[in-house]
Amino acid sequence: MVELDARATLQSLRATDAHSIASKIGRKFFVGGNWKCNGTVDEVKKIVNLLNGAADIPPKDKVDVVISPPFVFLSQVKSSLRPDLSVAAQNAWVQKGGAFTGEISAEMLVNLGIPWVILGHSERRLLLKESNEFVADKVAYALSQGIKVIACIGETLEQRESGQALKIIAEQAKAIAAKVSDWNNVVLAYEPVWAIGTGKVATPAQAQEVHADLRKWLKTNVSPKVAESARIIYGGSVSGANCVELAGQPDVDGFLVGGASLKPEFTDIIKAGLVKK
Ligand SMILES: O=C(CO)COP(=O)(O)O
Repeated sequence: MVELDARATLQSLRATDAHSIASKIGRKFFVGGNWKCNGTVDEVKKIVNLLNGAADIPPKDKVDVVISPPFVFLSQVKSSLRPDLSVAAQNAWVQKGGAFTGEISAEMLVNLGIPWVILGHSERRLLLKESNEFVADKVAYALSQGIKVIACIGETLEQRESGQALKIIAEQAKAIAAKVSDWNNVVLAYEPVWAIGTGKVATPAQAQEVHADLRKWLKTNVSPKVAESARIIYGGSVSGANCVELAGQPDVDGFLVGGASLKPEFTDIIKAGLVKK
């Protein structure tokens, strides 16, 4: 018991050190709410009202909050959401707009004043067969237009079980890194596919292990400076119940939240950023 207590104290001290290092080098906690293909005009009103009325959302200098509704609701959300919260699209076309039926271009997002876009989500990689190179080209194009990118990577259950998780994640990161020259406008989202929408959240230790490995990868393959400053956020069954423990991991700089971002508990997940000193 005493030993367990001592270990817990040591762990929390280590985490506190890591947190103060993280905040000194400016890795501000980041929480994205990915609504995916959900919502109606009335539901959007309800969620926006809930967020607008939440008095205890930490100030913008502590936590970045970015809400990502489907394209058709972007203007509604942008014009009704409180100004300290930001907005992201869930996708953008890979090049300048034109004869690409059904697509939305980065230029259109700029025109609407949408500052962020989610790219490379596993649902698009797997269901719509977006390759590492295609995702990387989208990242490069969005950045070239001045849009900030939440770039998603992550392994499937099969890949994890066959011991390939890190190899797959490194390949995805490598394709993106090859096209990114300025990492200030990129947030990397580690979203293990087996944890998305399944209720099977990665344990804090599993998330920390991959995030630390990714940071090491960035150090070797991009630069020590980018490794220190790039925000790596976790996504996959994040909820009000598990967010504080996950946020307590030194290399977890925030979350990309799916299902729970449509519920009142989303504000608790945002507040989890306060565990970072
Ligand atoms: O895919 C996700 C966010 O982009 C995670 O979804 P869930 O939080 O619903 O598992």
